[in-house]
Amino acid sequence: MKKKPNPVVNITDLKLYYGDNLALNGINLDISEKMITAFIGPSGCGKSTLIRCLNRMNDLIEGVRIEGSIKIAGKDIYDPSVNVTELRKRVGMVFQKPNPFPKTIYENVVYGPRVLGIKKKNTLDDICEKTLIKAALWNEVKDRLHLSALELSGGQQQRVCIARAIAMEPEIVLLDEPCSALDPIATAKIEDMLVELKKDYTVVIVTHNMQQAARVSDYTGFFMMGELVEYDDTTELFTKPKKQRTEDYITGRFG
Ligand SMILES: Nc1ncnc2c1ncn2[C@@H]1O[C@H](COP(=O)(O)OP(=O)(O)OP(=O)(O)O)[C@@H](O)[C@H]1O
Repeated sequence: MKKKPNPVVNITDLKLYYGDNLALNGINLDISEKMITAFIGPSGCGKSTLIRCLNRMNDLIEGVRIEGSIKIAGKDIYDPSVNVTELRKRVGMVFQKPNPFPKTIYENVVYGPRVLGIKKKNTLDDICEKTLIKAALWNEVKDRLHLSALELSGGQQQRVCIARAIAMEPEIVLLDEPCSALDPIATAKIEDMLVELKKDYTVVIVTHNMQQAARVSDYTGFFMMGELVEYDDTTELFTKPKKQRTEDYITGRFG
């Protein structure tokens, strides 16, 4: 597999079992810093399982066993010395269904910084504004920051969740099908925002929407049945796939 520039994540021979079921079978993949990397593939191929490995969310699932290694900035994140809370601060995550806390927009955004001990109102106000600007939500909510986040539209709620993740100043932002519950306009806003976000963050996105991967990502990995079939520059993968299975999938012959 061709080397990717500035890899910040190195995944080597990664296998993951749910009990006896092998869900990831020997994944080797590097993720480039400040780029958008997309994982695509048919349902059940292991995309979500892989993205959840990157901040050890799978630790919370009983019966999971992992072999191989994942290094972030050169350090194995499965090493017993790793502080998982600290890791999840560095590697933020946004889920499929928008899940803001039942609190105000402001409180959602400053939740993490407050937990980290930031108390000064001016500092929190500043974080809130800067973060909502990055999440492309500021203009829509600046006059109603103290409204419940649950009163926003689905797309706005998802941007609150993205703001909540980036308020922690992570290095990597993981998004697991972030637009699957959204309409095309809300989806387009999030896609534009992701392209802006990569100026500051490394972004990894799982999507079942191939057009979305083609529109926003720099690199795309195509998975099938727990294996990484092909991983390449996004344009290359969609226009000149090297593997027959990739071509069949992107041309809609199966999946
Ligand atoms: N918590 C779990 N316990 C047991 N098996 C699981 C669990 N989560 C996923 N699996 C299994 O692991 C395999 C990969 O699932 P995963 O959710 O990672 O795939 P996916 O590519 O993200 O699929 P989808 O697009 O449908 O979300 C599947 O066979 C699935 O049934």
